[in-house]
Amino acid sequence: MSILSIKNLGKSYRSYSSEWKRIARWFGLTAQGVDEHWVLRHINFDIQPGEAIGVVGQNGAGKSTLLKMITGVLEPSEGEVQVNGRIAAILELGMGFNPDLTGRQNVIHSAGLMGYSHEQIFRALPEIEKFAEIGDYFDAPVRTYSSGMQVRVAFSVATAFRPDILIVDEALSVGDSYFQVKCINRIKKFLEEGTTLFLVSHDVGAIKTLCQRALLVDAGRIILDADALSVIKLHQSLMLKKENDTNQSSRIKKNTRNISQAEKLTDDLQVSGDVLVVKEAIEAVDIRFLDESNRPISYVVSGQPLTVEISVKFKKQFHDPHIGFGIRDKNGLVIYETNTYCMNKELGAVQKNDRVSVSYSFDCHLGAGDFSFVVGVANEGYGKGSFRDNLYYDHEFKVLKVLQTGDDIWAGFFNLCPKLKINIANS
Ligand SMILES: Nc1ncnc2c1ncn2[C@@H]1O[C@H](COP(=O)(O)OP(=O)(O)OP(=O)(O)O)[C@@H](O)[C@H]1O
Repeated sequence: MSILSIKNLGKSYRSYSSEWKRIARWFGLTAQGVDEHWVLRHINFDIQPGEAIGVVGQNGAGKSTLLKMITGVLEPSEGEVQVNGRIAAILELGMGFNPDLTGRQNVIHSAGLMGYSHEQIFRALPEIEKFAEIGDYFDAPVRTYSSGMQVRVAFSVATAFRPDILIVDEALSVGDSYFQVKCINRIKKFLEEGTTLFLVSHDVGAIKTLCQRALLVDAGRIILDADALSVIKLHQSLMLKKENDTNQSSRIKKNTRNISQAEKLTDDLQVSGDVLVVKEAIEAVDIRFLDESNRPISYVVSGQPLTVEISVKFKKQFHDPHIGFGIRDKNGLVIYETNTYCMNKELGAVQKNDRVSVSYSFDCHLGAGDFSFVVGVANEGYGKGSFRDNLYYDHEFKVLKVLQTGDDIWAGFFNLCPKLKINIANS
């Protein structure tokens, strides 16, 4: 049996052209000038016990609305939510906390609302206080807390007892990385013990780490319900597409820059599987891994020299193209990323049919394992690594195997090759 079942769920808000129309509605009178706006509609999915589901989507897509309806904070306008278990939820920051009460008082109140007895709460209080690690602030009014402190207390109380379903909305992205790791470890432990997780986050790394399945919400609909990696790839591609569209429309509006017709991008951006490509801009992209004698290789021994060579054939003229690459581990976490713009290098203008190749050479100090290489091509960099036009992006262009010999034993993602000094004094 599903632990959570969502059937044809929807939420709409009404806006009224005048206050009179709103009041007329209270008395059940129908009136003209009422605008019904659906922010979420036709949502259907089932979650099995023990599943970990991520929810991604752009700002305003409807993710928080969905969670609020599942947790009963919002009344659905249509459809139904069936929950077969005890829910613990960490929704918007500070939601449910009384700012004039202390952390301790809020914890007692929140745990009471979650259905725990006085005895259970008082037994758990020392552990909740210890996990939050906010010192004397635990007995100060919540209005004096930083946002990070509020999350610490909210997470500690919500997870003081293992729930059947844990719902987390963005809470992990607030606060310091030390506490984030603590939270992720607690969630992992719950997952091992059978808790079902529903996690909304803009931090795709957290979703990749914790979830097998994910939902992509776009403009109030679920447009993809699949394995977490596929959903994240489509989400990232759509974000790049949105960035392109925004940049183009702001150019058209301002019309202050004289972008030549050759560079003007039409609505020809294609997203398929792992790859996002502007068809009219890029003919072909290739990547090769080379050793120090420029021989192609498919694996490298950790610490040995590696050259990553990327070649791009352009289909039309661009005045400021850039080429970059990224390395991800098997969970999709970004290990490293750079591009010619971020390295303050210019390729110069390219013409139709130009084939450009760039090489990044370095000693590859990655730990043993398979690493996938991301390739990106863009035009006109600005700010701290943004681009006006994203022309090409492949999330998983090629995989490189890194082997570790037994000469030097270390653990982790990356060998920092520390210099070791030993002093022994005997006085
Ligand atoms: N009380 C409300 N009245 C009218 N519209 C609302 C109300 N609350 C939310 N909305 C609208 O519903 C849509 C979905 O909002 P929601 O907060 O669920 O998005 P989200 O995906 O969680 O966004 P974000 O990632 O920015 O938190 C938005 O367009 C928002 O403006």
